[in-house]
Amino acid sequence: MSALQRIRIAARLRPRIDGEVEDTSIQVIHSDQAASCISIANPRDPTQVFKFPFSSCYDQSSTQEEIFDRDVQPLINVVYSGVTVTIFAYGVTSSGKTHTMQGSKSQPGVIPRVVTAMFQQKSSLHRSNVSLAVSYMEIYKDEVYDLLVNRETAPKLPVRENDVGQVFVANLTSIPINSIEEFDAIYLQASKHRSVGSTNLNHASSRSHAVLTIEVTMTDSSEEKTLTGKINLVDLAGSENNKLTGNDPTRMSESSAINKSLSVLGQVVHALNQGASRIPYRNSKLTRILQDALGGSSVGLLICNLAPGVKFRQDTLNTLNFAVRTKNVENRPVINERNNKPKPKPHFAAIQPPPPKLAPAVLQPVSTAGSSSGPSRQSLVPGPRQSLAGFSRVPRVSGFGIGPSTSLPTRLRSSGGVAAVKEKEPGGMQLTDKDIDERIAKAVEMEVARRLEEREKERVKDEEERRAKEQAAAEQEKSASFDQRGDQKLPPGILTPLLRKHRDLDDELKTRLEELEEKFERGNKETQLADVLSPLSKKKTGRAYVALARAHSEKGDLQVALELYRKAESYVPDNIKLKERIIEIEWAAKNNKEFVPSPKKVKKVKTKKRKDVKGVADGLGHAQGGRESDVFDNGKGKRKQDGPSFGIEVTNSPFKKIKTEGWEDSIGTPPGQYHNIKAEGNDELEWASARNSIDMEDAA
Ligand SMILES: Nc1ncnc2c1ncn2[C@@H]1O[C@H](COP(=O)(O)OP(=O)(O)OP(=O)(O)O)[C@@H](O)[C@H]1O
Repeated sequence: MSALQRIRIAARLRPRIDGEVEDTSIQVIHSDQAASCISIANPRDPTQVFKFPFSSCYDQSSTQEEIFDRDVQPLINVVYSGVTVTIFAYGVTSSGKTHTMQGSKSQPGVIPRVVTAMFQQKSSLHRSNVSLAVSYMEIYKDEVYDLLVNRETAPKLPVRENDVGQVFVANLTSIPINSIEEFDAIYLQASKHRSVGSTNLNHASSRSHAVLTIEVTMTDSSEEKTLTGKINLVDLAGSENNKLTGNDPTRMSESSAINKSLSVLGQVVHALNQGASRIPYRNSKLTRILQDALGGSSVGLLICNLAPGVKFRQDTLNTLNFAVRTKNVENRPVINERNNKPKPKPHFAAIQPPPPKLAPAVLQPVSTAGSSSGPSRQSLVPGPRQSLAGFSRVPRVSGFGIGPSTSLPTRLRSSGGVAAVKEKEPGGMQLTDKDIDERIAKAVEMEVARRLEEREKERVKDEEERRAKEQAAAEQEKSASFDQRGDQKLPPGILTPLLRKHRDLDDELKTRLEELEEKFERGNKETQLADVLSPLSKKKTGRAYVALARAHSEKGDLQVALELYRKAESYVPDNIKLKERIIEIEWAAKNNKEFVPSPKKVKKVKTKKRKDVKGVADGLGHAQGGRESDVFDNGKGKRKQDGPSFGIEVTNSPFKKIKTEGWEDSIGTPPGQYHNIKAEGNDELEWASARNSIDMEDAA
């Protein structure tokens, strides 16, 4: 088992800065006998003093160098052993976090010193291939931004988890660095991208949490293995008391995001201390990104920055309380080692059986046990086969910063051949041949059972698919037969109840409907007949009907005449004269009036001389009582009619303007409306139509 390591705490009290009043409410006490501590008077009872002992306490006179040498430098070796180290500066706004982490040119902080140390370490190594790379991001208002790209166009970066549960920031830039100068240039530029604002407490207050990662990749001379170490340097934004900062609305919203994420950080630490089953890492991007450092697999150092004076006393107490809780968080650091050789394909017999479905608790992440008092978690991490500086050497994807590597964390290596079976033995015990034989036999048994189960599943699936298909086909058939039924006639009598219901239906309406139906049927039949005839036959048939109709009309049998005229119309539908005749008879029949047919027109007379046709005009006997037609040749080979044509009685007949009265006429004019019949006129079109009519009459 890899060793559990608690997060190391260092507290640093910054000196007074301009305008701050000198007081001794917060002090650093060094003692040869006991651990150094921070002493602070109880805000409610000044006679009472709280003492917070930490492994490292730095007073106001402490230097950047001291802090680095004592607490940071030793971690460089850890990084080079392939472990992830996280150092984060925590404290109220203006307590000196950025000063500690970044520092200034004259007082370089942790970051530049770490980079220098990393390059120094690199040059002292005799490995064939060691490379360093840097990535830098900020979490601003709970969104992650890449500080190594143009800030204006920097997209929000997603925080993801790879398939082995490692959290990483997707698409984060990682730039290889070959010298301190290269780093300085990159860092200087990137720092300008960081969100900084002025508040009453700090003219250059960080408005975001910044995470700088230096990654070292080491490949040995045989190139069989690669070690990856990382150091994450986190400059947290400070918790803010808006009364003190005098924040404007923009600062307030930043402040609220900062305070919220720090509050989640506190909750995570608290949950870890309590050994809670659910740690609220996901409640903020900050804790999600710091997941590996808090109860994860990295080595942690928390630098608590404290601001002096009564003004900050409550904030200092809060910071110290957080530090005390964090002190109890235990990590289980692992060495991130990747085997570059492709693994031999394991024999199926050596494959570990799948984990039982009802035992998810066994698959808890790598042990991230809480305090010694809290319940520690069960881990599947194998015993250390090789140990370096107290860390287990296991392939591991390191956490945030640069994207996930391809190595698998041990906790998910559920298969891996016989060698893997051996590896799984707690304490690294070797198995005897008998053990191996037994395991192989068991594995074979399980494999056979698994395959049988798989086949059975497939069979059931096929059966289900077949049934589904059959059902679909049956349903289709059913719906088709239903559709067919829809085409069939309604069974007799089905409408009877409906008709009974509407007994009060207007009789007149019923009669009218019947008439219309009849008309439609008749028209339909004639139209069908007419359709198959040649134009000449149509005309002849039409003439024949007209002749018959005329004969009936003369006898006063108007209904029959009307029928015959309508039949004639089916054969010569464009004949306007015929239409007029039908309307004329319809009107007479409807109004019980005597029908006075127009006189039979005389045959074409070729003489230019006007001819009186009276008495001879109507060869069919229609002249009696009718008006004579005046027909003459206009001298251009065309006949002109004079006055009302074709015997239509203009003065007494309704044809000039007929108002339909309570009935619909045969050309569809609705009741109560007028339709005009152009009884007068002498244009060629009318003439041609009239000619047609005359021809038919003549033929008859
Ligand atoms: N140890 C120190 N020695 C000298 N000056 C310091 C020290 N610590 C902090 N300061 C000064 O105090 C001021 C505030 O420090 P700094 O900006 O580092 O605070 P901070 O905690 O990062 O604040 P914020 O959270 O608002 O970003 C700065 O002017 C800084 O130079």
